[in-house]
Amino acid sequence: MTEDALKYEVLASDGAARRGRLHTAHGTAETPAFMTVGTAGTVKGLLPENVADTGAEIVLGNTYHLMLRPTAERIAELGGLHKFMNWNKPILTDSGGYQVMSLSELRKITEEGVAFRSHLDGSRHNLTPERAMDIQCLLDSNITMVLDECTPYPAEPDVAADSMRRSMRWAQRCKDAFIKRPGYGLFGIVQGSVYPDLRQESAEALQEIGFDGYAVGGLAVGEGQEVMFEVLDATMPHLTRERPRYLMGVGKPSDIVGAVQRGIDMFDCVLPTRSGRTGQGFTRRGPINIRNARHQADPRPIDPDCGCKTCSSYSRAYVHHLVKANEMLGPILLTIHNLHYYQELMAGLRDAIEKGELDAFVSAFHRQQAAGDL
Ligand SMILES: Nc1ccc2nc(N)nc(O)c2c1
Ligand SMILES: [Zn+2]
Repeated sequence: MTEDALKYEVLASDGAARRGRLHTAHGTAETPAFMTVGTAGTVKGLLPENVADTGAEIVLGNTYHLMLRPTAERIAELGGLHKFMNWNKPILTDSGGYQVMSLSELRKITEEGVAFRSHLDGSRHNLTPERAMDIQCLLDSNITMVLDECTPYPAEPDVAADSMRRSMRWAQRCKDAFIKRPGYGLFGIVQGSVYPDLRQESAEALQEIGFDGYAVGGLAVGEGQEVMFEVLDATMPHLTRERPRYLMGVGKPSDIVGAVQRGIDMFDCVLPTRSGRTGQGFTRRGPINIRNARHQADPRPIDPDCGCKTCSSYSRAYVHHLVKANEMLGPILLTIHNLHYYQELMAGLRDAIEKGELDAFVSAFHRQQAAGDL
């Protein structure tokens, strides 16, 4: 048995949910894990030590953004993305397919790959499966994602089938081009829109090729939580339990809880960081908008049950003041809190699975969220 390029072990399970550990060349990551989004080589507004302080272990970077600026070659010359951004724990990079379709102009998808113009300066670029592997290797990413097309939603079955089958051909080309190294892995991405037969076909095709992990793509594209869970219910039975499963772009806290119950091990989402910049704070009793006047004289922390730096030293009134005054520190304090909240949620889920008490944890989670802010 060849040594796993990326060792993953299941330490406990509770129903379909798993508590595991991922071993990479830059250290381990406990799962279920929430990966903090650091798209352009930074978790916006935070120093790496602040990010690590929240409990984060894996940071996510992005091929699309980094290939355009400062370029993968420049980052490689400077020692790779870990050194460049001073993050010495695991890094996962998305392959750019999703971002090209949502950010670039004049993009054209062919069998070869995606031709597009940069949203920064209009320069022309070609992203092929081979180039996507090359870029992520230059970045020295621990977990590389295949180049795929995130099928637009909604899509007719024949359109979804054509899109998925091209992504499966690209996945094979990625596997052929990927340079295997111990502690580094390549994940396939399941597509197939909302059609169970296409999701099964995609999951089976990827496992035929063989990957170190399997992502579920093509979701968190506006389909809503109910449809997302239906698609997961149709997809998860076809993914081997031996390897980690990663639900891309998800999600709000209740999305994550429901997906963990269905066997997802890894998540990433801009929600805690992006909403931190727009004044939204996540709490055990549901989200609050700190800009709301009701917080202006409130001496309590964002979440009285939270132990983060923000909640242990600053009041809602202070964060309200900073955000209303457009002070830099406002979004920084909220981002620290939100990421801490997400990591606490993941730690609670891991602990509950270990104890075989996931159902009780989930009921308490929903009860508290429904209680609403004090
Ligand atoms: N919702 C998302 C987010 C990121 C994605 N990245 C890739 N490569 N593919 C998808 O389908 C995604 C979906
Ligand atoms: Zn807090």
